[in-house]
Amino acid sequence: MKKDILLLPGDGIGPEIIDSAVAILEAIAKKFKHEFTFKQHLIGGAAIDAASTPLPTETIAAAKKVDAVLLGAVGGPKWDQNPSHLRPERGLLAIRKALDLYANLRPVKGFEHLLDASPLKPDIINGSDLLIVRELTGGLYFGEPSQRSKDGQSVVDTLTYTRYEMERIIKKAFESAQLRKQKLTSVDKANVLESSKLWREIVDQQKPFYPDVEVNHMLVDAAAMKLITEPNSFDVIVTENMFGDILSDEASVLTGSLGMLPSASLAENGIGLYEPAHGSAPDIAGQGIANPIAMILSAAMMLRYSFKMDTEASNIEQAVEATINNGYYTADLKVKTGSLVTTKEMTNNILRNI
Ligand SMILES: NC(=O)c1ccc[n+]([C@@H]2O[C@H](COP(=O)([O-])OP(=O)(O)OC[C@H]3O[C@@H](n4cnc5c(N)ncnc54)[C@H](O)[C@@H]3O)[C@@H](O)[C@H]2O)c1
Ligand SMILES: CC(C)[C@H](C(=O)O)[C@@H](O)C(=O)O
Ligand SMILES: [Mg+2]
Repeated sequence: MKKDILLLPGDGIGPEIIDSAVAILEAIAKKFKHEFTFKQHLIGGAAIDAASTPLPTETIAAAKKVDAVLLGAVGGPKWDQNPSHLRPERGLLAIRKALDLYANLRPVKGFEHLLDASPLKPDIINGSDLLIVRELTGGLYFGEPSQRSKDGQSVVDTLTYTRYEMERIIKKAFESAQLRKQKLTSVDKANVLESSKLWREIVDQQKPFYPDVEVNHMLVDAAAMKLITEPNSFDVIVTENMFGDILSDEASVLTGSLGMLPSASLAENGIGLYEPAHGSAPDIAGQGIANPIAMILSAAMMLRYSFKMDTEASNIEQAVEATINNGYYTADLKVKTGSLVTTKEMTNNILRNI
């Protein structure tokens, strides 16, 4: 099959890990006789430096033309003092909104060989395998107004959601649960927030349409605790934008590192953008030591969701697992034994297992 892929490397470790994903995709194309073509555009700090905007119009136009988008990461201290419209993160939020990428799927799967990389007890995290379904285009991230008062003495951020926005992500989560272990945990703050009360109502309204799915509601504070004390009690978690952001970084502890967590950001019309859950890791950028696995597994998600290439996606996932089982690890994974490798070496080891 012929597929056009847009690369948005972004900032920090973004370009380093995008290179890894491209190498893996080229190997897959060769093995399965596909033709993948890559175009590259600017986003984030790199775009601010080159074009004075975190999301050039050419980038959105290109994203709308291709079969899928792969994004590295955006942001870094260089732009931290910029006014908010010139922050790299604005570019990321803007492309999610422009492409209506409402459904962010963040699978969290621990590898047995990395049990000791987590500060959590091995018997608690062994076998952890869950999916966070995060709403990605609404909530506090996008509500207006979001500003300081003229005198600087007060501030407002706004949390808005329409019923439609909640309904579509909740349906997506029910469907995801049907394809997994048929267990859905809806996470909210319904003891305080009006938005969460509507969210809960919609979950209960949708429940009868998915009789095979067992559903429970959980408050976000308790969910944060349970996620690391009883991770195996979860299958699919569905939640709004900011809760999902926070819970997914927390859940990465189950896998040993944030550098292990891939994600897919999907629109209703089939457009997909694939990005690791982590950021640009400015503390290690440029050193060639970043963990490329979250990015590589995001590329596997692209094959599965956007290109319907299940065998190819599984090939990548198995190659990653085999490499980990062979004892290779990057510096972020605090394992006690094995071979410490760079980004390139990890990528080459995974390539050997493709
Ligand atoms: N999707 C994105 O582009 C995205 C996501 C999160 C944060 N950010 C941005 O990234 C910048 C840095 O944010 P932060 O430091 O809070 O979060 P971060 O995710 O970049 O880093 C947190 C910690 O995890 C480590 N880490 C993350 N990914 C890693 C990888 N692949 N390999 C090895 N170690 C890894 C980092 O070195 C750091 O110690 C900020 O500007 C933030 O806004 C961007
Ligand atoms: C960089 C930031 C805007 C982004 C988010 O909060 O969505 C990131 O943390 C993520 O998880 O993708
Ligand atoms: Mg985040």
